[in-house]
Amino acid sequence: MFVVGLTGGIGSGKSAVSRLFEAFGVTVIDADQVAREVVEPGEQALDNIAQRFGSDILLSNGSLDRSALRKIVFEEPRQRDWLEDLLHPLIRTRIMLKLEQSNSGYAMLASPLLLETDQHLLVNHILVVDVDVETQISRTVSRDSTDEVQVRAIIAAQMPREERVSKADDLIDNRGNEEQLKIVVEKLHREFMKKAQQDWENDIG
Ligand SMILES: CC(C)(COP(=O)(O)OP(=O)(O)OC[C@H]1O[C@@H](n2cnc3c(N)ncnc32)[C@H](O)[C@@H]1O)[C@@H](O)C(=O)NCCC(=O)NCCS
Ligand SMILES: Nc1ncnc2c1ncn2[C@@H]1O[C@H](COP(=O)(O)OP(=O)(O)OP(=O)(O)O)[C@@H](O)[C@H]1O
Repeated sequence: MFVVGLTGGIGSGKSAVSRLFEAFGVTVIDADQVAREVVEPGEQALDNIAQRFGSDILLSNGSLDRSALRKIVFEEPRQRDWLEDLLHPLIRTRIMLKLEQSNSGYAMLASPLLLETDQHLLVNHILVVDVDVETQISRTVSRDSTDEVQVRAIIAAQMPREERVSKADDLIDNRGNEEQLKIVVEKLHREFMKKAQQDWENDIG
């Protein structure tokens, strides 16, 4: 299976790009979504989190208070390390299962931490979606209930933009509008279909 890894910093447009690839029938596995699944009520990891941070970290319906945990982990790197040590192996295992089940021409793994973790070892090709930091901040603040200080803390916890861009096999500049994005994605989809086909032909000899 040919797998494209899609990454970019917070608010760069991974979800917007993913939706466009999905519209072409590509199976997209979203690491943020998987990260939510591994802490659903009934999962061992949620109990571990409640033991460490106290039951105040749960909402009245028993689910994780994500904005409370977000505040803690982006203010205290030690707590973020603990959370990542708990969740990243679970996230990786679940991603691998989903990749095995995927049956589109090629699959895509969309992850903010593709290059920061060993998730990049699961992909054949790296696609980076990129905007300047000011655009990351303004788009994230208008999307989420968060403020600039917190978004800057999250950006600081991620790979610097230049380093991420230097690792890209393909780069999407998402400073334009969504119509422009659609045109770029359509072209990339055609290229990825070709690469997946070549990959398959090489495999069968
Ligand atoms: C801290 C949590 C509870 C905040 O949840 P919330 O619903 O507010 O945000 P969400 O999960 O949708 O993430 C939003 C964005 O934050 C950034 N982000 C999330 N976790 C991290 C991290 N560990 N390091 C750097 N950036 C991160 C990413 O850009 C992500 O797209 C959550 O992000 C989490 O559990 N993070 C640890 C797991 C993880 O590393 N997930 C990233 C995918 S592997
Ligand atoms: N080209 C664009 N023009 C205008 N707004 C955009 C564009 N691309 C994305 N957006 C908007 O910017 C915000 C951030 O985009 P998106 O949610 O796709 O980012 P992301 O990389 O998935 O973020 P995160 O890392 O937090 O998951 C969203 O509200 C989205 O609708």
